[in-house]
Amino acid sequence: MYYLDPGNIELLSSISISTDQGESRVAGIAFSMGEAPAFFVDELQKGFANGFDVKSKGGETSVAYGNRTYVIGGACEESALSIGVRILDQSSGEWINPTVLGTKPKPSKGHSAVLLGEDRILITKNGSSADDFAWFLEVDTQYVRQQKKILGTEVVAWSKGVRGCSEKPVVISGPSGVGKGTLISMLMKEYPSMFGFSVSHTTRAARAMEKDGVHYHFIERSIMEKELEDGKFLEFASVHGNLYGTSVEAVELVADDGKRCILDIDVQGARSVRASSLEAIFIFVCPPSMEELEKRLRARGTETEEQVLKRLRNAKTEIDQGQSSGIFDHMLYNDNLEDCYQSLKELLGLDGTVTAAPKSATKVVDLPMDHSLTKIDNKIIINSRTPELEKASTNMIVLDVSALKGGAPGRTRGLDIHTMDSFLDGLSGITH
Ligand SMILES: Nc1ncnc2c1ncn2[C@@H]1O[C@H](COP(=O)(O)OP(=O)(O)OP(=O)(O)O)[C@@H](O)[C@H]1O
Ligand SMILES: Nc1nc2c(ncn2[C@@H]2O[C@H](COP(=O)(O)O)[C@@H](O)[C@H]2O)c(=O)[nH]1
Repeated sequence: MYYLDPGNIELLSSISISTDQGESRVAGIAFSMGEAPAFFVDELQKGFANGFDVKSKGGETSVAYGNRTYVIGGACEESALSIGVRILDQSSGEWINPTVLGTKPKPSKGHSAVLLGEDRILITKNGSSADDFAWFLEVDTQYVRQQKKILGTEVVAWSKGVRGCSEKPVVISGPSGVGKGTLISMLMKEYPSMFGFSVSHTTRAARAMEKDGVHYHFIERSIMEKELEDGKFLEFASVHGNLYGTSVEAVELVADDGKRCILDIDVQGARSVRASSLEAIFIFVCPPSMEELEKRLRARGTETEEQVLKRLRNAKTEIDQGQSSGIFDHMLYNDNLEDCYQSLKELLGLDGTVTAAPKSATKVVDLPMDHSLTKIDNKIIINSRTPELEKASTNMIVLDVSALKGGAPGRTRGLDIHTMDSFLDGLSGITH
C-alpha cells in the first residue's frame, strides 16, 4: 500500500522487514520524493510485491522460503564466535543443524536480513564497520548444491560482501625452471601497488632463502589434507611428489588489498582454476629448449640431482599439455629474459609509461546502528530506525546488488552503496 501526498510522497510498504529489536513490523519507509522520478515510485511498488517472509525475535531472524525456514543468529554451539544458523523443515517440523561452510561473520549487536533471488540471504550487521556490514548466507547456490552432494549433509555457506570488483587474476604456468618466479618478481617489483602474489600452500621443505608466509605457506601433509577436505582450497595438485595448493583466502587477500592477483601454479592447477568459477587470464611460459631448461634448473642449485631429473621428466608432459590443452590464453617464450618480460607486460596492458593505477576513492557511507531492509528488485533500501533520522532521505542508504560476483567459499564482490540522495540524483542526472 502507498500514499501519494502532493509534494511529499510517503510510501508505506507492506513487506516484512527485520531487526533484532523484537517482533518484525510493517516497514514504514518515509522519505521525500519531491524530485524522485515516477518510475522509481513504480519500482518501489513492484519491490513490495516480492513475497518472502522475514521475522525477528530475540536476536534471531527467520527467513522463510519454500518449505524451509532459515533461523539466523541465536543459540548455536559456535554462537560466541559467529552468527549461528539453523533450518526448520516445515514439512516434517524437524530442526536441522546444517554444515556451515565459508568464513563466518562474528556476532553483532543485531542484524537485518533479506532474501536475494532464490539462493542467498543478505545479512546486514548493526553497528558494523563499512568493511564488515554485509554478509551473504548461501542456501542454494551452485557451490552449496555441490557441497551437499559431496558431504551428503544439509549445507549453507557464508560469504563476506565486499564493495567493488577486482581485476581478473593472472595464472602463470610452465615447467619448473622456465622462469615464472623470475618474471613474477620483476612484475611485482615494478608495479608493487598493482599486483599481489597468491601465496600457495606446499608440503615440500622450504629452500634456504624461502620464508614461510611469503614464498609459500609450508605445511605438513596431514594438515593440508584436512584443509583440503574442509574445502579451503581453490585448487591443488601433486607436483614433483609434493602437494601444492591455492587457498581461497590467498586469492581473496590480494583482492582485498585492491591488487590484481598473480598465481604461479602448475598445469593441473591451471586446469582446475579454468574449471572453477574464478575468471582469470591464463599464461603458459615455454623454455627455448629442454637443454636450456636443464641448464637453468641446475644453475639455480635448489634441487637434488634426483629432483632435477624428476622435474625435467615432468617438464616434457607439462609443455605438451600447455601447448595443446586449450587451457591457456597466451604463450610466452622465455629465451631472452628482458624480451619475455616486455611481452608479459604488453599482454597485461602495461607499457613503460604506466605507473600504478590510482586507487579510486571509495566514499565511506556510515550505516545506521539500527536499521531495516527493503528489497526493490536489485536495490536494497537500508532504512534508519533511529526516530530522528527516520524521515530524512539523507539517512537512507541504497545497496545495489545487481552486479554481484564470486561468493562462497570466497567473498561476494560487486556491492555498490549510495546514499538515497546521491542515488536519486543519479536517476535524474543531477551532478554536484
Ligand atoms: N630468460 C632467462 N635466461 C636465463 N636464465 C633465466 C631466464 N629466466 C629465468 N632464468 C633463471 O632460471 C632459473 C629458474 O628460474 P625460476 O626460479 O624463475 O623458474 P620457475 O619457473 O619459477 O621454477 P619453479 O617452477 O621450479 O619455481 C633462475 O636461476 C633464473 O634466474
Ligand atoms: N597446482 C599448483 N601448483 C603450484 C602451486 N604453487 C606452486 N606450484 C607449482 O609447483 C611447481 C614447483 O614449484 P617449486 O616452488 O617447488 O619449484 C611449479 O610448477 C609451480 O608453478 C599451487 O598452489 N598449486
